[in-house]
Amino acid sequence: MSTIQLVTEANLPTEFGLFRIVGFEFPDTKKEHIALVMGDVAQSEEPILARIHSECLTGDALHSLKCDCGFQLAAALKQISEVGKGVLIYHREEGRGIGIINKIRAYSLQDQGMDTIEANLALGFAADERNFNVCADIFNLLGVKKVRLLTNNPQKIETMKQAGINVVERIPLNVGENRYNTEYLDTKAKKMGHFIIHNGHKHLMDCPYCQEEVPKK
Ligand SMILES: Nc1nc2c(ncn2[C@@H]2O[C@H](COP(=O)(O)OP(=O)(O)OP(=O)(O)O)[C@@H](O)[C@H]2O)c(=O)[nH]1
Repeated sequence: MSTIQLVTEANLPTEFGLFRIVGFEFPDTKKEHIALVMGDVAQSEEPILARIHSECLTGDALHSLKCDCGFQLAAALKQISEVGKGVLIYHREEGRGIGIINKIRAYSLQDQGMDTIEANLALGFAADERNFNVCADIFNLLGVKKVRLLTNNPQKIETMKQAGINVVERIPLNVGENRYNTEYLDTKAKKMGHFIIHNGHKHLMDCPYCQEEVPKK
């Protein structure tokens, strides 16, 4: 398999500030990934604030409350803009790598009582089908060698370290808990070893989106 290449970039003004959007592609499979970059991050002596964010169409764009993804995306971009420098890799691995249609199938099984892991397994997938190695290649293409990684997922840190990216710090990203995703976050903490501060049904104070009561089902 070929290695991913940086193919194009442009300015991207966002509600969080002005980013560069950088496009990456595998020459053979045409599989695409994106990074949002703020400031001069290449060959920096200082560690770069960074987030690897796997695609979640429902959370990132459709305002779903079933997960914490959209809240994490917004919080990460906000933190990068506050520092004025950083990288968000938008890792195009929808549904932990099973794709949007299979994620809907998994949601349907979750409607019937399965948790997020059981649903993946029932569909014949691993609990997590993602490969984070491509994110290390993207950091390398951007000249980023040392990061402060915004994540609760130990696997992302492990893969970066093994691929030679120096993760000098993990910055927790506990935002967006609500009554619809409490069980999902609980399952990730218990079954996938994620570092999640489990707050029961209490909304986290640092989440600008969770101050208001979510309507009952
Ligand atoms: N299969 C499946 N995927 C889900 C479900 N809910 C969310 N996802 C996907 O889970 C992934 C979450 O991505 P991230 O937020 O980057 O990763 P994470 O493993 O939670 O790690 P951190 O957020 O960094 O702590 C995305 O690809 C979502 O589309 C679900 O119930 N089933």
